[in-house]
Amino acid sequence: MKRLLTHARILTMKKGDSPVRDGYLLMNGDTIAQVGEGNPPSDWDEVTDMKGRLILPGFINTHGHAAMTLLRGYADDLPLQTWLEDKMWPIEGKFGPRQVKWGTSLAVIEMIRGGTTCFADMYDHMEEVARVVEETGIRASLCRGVIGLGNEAEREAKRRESVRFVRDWDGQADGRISAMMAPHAPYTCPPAYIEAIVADAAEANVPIHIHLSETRAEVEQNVKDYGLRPVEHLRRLGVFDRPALVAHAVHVTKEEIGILAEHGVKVSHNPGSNLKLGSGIAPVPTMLKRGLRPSLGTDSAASNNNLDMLEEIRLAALIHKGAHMDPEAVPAETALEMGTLYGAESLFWDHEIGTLEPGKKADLISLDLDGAHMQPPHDLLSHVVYAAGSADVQDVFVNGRPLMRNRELLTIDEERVKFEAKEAYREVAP
Ligand SMILES: CSC[C@H]1O[C@@H](n2cnc3c(O)ncnc32)[C@H](O)[C@@H]1O
Ligand SMILES: [Zn+2]
Repeated sequence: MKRLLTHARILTMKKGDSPVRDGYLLMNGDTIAQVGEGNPPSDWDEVTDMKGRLILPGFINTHGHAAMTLLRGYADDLPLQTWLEDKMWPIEGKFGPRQVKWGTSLAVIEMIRGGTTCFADMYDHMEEVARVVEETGIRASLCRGVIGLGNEAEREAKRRESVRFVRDWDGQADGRISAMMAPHAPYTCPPAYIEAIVADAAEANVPIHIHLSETRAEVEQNVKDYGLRPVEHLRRLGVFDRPALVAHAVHVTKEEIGILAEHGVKVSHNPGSNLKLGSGIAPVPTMLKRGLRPSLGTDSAASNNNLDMLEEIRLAALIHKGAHMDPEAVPAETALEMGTLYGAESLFWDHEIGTLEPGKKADLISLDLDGAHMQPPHDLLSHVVYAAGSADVQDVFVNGRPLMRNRELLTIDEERVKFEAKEAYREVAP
């Protein structure tokens, strides 16, 4: 099916393209066929006049735990370890497939409504997550997060489950699902366990996704337990010999950033969650100077407390300016790249998504340019980063398939999901 979008303003995010082009975009099946100015092609099956709309790549959320939408507002204003140990883990212990299915469905609604076309998810009962992704048409990089604090038998069962998940789901849903292996963190997985998971990832030829140096306390504990800071600890365990994505990297030194850069490690910067848990502010300007291209994640709705990528993009553009008293610390264009192209790179998907150019998958969104807060429309990239809100997102396409048109969701029953998610929470509520 050929879908043509005409009379649009287009931000391709492709290096070398002018910031905004006026023209058309043609999708052929799941792929972008043309992005052009001037007269649009006449060979199409469906045409939409996009006057007053800006087309740009869909946002890519590179770290989160989707089903935790059920725990939004359940425990606020606590530091990470107390929040996890006293609040999250006890109630998550009661989660079953139903909680994951409906919590994830709720997250997918929120993400599509906010212009996210691809998300990374680390959780339990991942086949439920994969089915939601398959049915709703969104794209995702999924991993069974394993916490290795139980006994040997439990640990091994989780590891086998992760391997099985990768085998069953990597490349499924018309290629919209990719899989990773995910030891949760250095403080929840003993060294030998991490090494075993690295070996599994090598055998399955998939990347590793792990939390890293999110809090100062965690770094100090790692030094006490293993005599090493977490970056060197994971390097010695072979994690960085594989393609790897680390979430947070808040408490990393210049030398550690050097190690991450040397090994081509991808970083997911989660400014909203780091601020709310009081974890700190990641040294993103130093990472950028060192050649890293950090992407953006919301983390879960229990520590954020939403899944709004426009908000993360704006935070990324703002907080480093404030922290460094430098208005150039993270320019608007870089912040938007972090939410799009760098996201694709972080999920090892940049050959297919992240920019709008012929040959790439048609994962794109449109924003309404008509709102008072978008006037005058002279610098649209600036408006996306500093002025737009998720309610401006009008249309969402993934693999050329419309998931939302004019804010109407097409692949998911929002009222049913809201009802079932409340029920699913009620079943586990204290
Ligand atoms: C079993 S994998 C998912 C596991 O991760 C927990 N989690 C959620 N947010 C964070 C965070 O910011 N740092 C570390 N761990 C986090 C979640 O509660 C699940 O137990
Ligand atoms: Zn996390």
